Amino acid sequence: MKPAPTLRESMKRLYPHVRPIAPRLLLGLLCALAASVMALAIPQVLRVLVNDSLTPGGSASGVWLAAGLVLLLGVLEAALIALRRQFVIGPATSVETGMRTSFYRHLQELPVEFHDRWGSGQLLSRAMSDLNLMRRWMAFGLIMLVVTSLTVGIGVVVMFLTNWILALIFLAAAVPIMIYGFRFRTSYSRVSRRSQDQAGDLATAVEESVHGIRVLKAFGRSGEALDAFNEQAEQLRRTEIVKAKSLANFSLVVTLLPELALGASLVVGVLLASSGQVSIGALVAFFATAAVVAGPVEFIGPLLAMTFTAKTAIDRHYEVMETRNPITSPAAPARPSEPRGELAFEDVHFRYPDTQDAAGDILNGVELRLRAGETLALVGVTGSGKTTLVQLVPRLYDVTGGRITLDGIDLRDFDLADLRTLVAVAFEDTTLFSSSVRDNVLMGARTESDADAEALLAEALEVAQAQFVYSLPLGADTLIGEEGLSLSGGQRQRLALARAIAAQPRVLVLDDPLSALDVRTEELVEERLREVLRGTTTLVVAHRPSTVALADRVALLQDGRITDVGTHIELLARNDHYRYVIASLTEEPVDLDSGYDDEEALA
Ligand SMILES: Nc1ncnc2c1ncn2[C@@H]1O[C@H](COP(=O)(O)OP(=O)(O)OP(=O)(O)O)[C@@H](O)[C@H]1O
Repeated sequence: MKPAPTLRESMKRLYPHVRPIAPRLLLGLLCALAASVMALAIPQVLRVLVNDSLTPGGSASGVWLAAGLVLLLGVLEAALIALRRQFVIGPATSVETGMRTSFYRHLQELPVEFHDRWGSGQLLSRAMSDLNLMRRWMAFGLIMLVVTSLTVGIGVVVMFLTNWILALIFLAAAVPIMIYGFRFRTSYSRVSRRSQDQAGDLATAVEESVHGIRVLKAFGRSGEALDAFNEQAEQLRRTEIVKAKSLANFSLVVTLLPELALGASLVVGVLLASSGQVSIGALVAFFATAAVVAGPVEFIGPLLAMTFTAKTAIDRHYEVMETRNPITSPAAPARPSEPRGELAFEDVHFRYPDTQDAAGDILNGVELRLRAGETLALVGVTGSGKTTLVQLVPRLYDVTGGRITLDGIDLRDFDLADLRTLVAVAFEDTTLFSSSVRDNVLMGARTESDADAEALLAEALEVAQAQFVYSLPLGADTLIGEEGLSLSGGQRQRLALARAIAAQPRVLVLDDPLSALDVRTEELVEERLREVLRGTTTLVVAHRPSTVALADRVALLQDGRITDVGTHIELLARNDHYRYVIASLTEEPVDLDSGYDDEEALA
């Protein structure tokens, strides 16, 4: 495993984002520094006031002057603090937005295999709360850490100039604080990472239960889901307490030690003043400066905590951003002038990254050729790898051996965007986006004018037998998806099918897109599909004999290979396994793990 980056390494990653706003951050820093100087100047005014005006015979006008000066310095300090906010808040928010957008873009680019591995809540918390933490640190934590350190530094120098003995006593407190600070850094960073990871897992749990709310309710498992959630929430609470205790202990040390040192300096200071080694004015200035310095010193604990939390947030952000996408376009992509749609699988091997070695390849030497314009049904028992095979065509995953070609060109030699224009997919598990029916259906369509788009929409809806759209409250403008109107499974499937048709691809991949339709509707869809699919190469995963009927030929997937290809009638006549699969399709789906005991009986 890669060692965790150091604080410097983590912060350096922000540089490209911070560079454009660096001038404004610098101005913000200067304002904050000037505000601190104002605060530190007030004790010096007090020194002059005590030494010159508050002594017997001192001038009264000096008191007024000093009071005016203190007021002016106070007003200036407040104005500079407001100015600092003005300078940094806007740019820091832009950095946050920019980083969030690139994060989203990167998520879109990352392969399906990445999304298989990562919980959605983890990605959500990285996109939202981690970047929020980072922005707050940049706009406030970073600047205040620099200002606080400088204020303490300048304050200590002023204290040394005022009286070095008293300053030395005060400074003695810094040694244990620094030692404790190192321990705090390690322990706080660790617990902060744990807390942010656990918050991500908790978000995944919320997301999962919201998505699965129907199943949870139907099976009466809401109580169990709540218990599991409670357990995770409790873990996070415990981590947060450890985090808060760690910060509280550090803050105690940082607050208490300077106070103790100040007490000791007070005793020594009074002794020095009584022996005339230090003036009363200098003593007052020393303690007023110490009071100004003590504030930032106490503030260092929360600021360091904020810095370590921001570091964790940045690390978590870059863990995703630095994940490379192996499925990319080549430098010089191939562009067939007139794509015909001839699809060929040549000795295709595939295994998922988490497939056990002992399990062997899921696809183990697939050989299959689809002629241009042909419709081929893929049939096999449950778990035989049909979905896996069709997902290779739009390169949702890449083959691990062999190759797939379109018109003789390896899919990996196409520009990805071009390939995904040539290939359209409709899955059984349909996803609709929070948008209008029109936007959902025309997602992959390329039309010149609004009239073309309308005509295409009407045709796609008609072929997919999705005329129900016209009776929705706003017709094709009705908002659907998560934030819109809920549709039935069959309605969703018909829209997904219409979406694939409207894309007018050369190769259409249908992963059992008709499973939720009633037999009559399926017949109608098939009839129309047969007409519009003429000329489109179609690979359709069939779970029902009626879907098989749509195809010119059928391919049988068995043990990771295509073991037979022919028409439905031919395969029925000559292939035992095909008869077994077709028989099982008519009945309940057969699980691969259930074995083939019934196969002989059917043969
Ligand atoms: N994302 C994944 N990661 C790891 N293994 C997977 C993944 N998706 C599927 N598998 C495994 O790959 C094998 C083939 O699955 P696939 O979904 O391709 O089968 P199928 O023939 O389409 O099944 P069904 O008819 O039930 O839809 C199964 O053993 C499954 O457990």
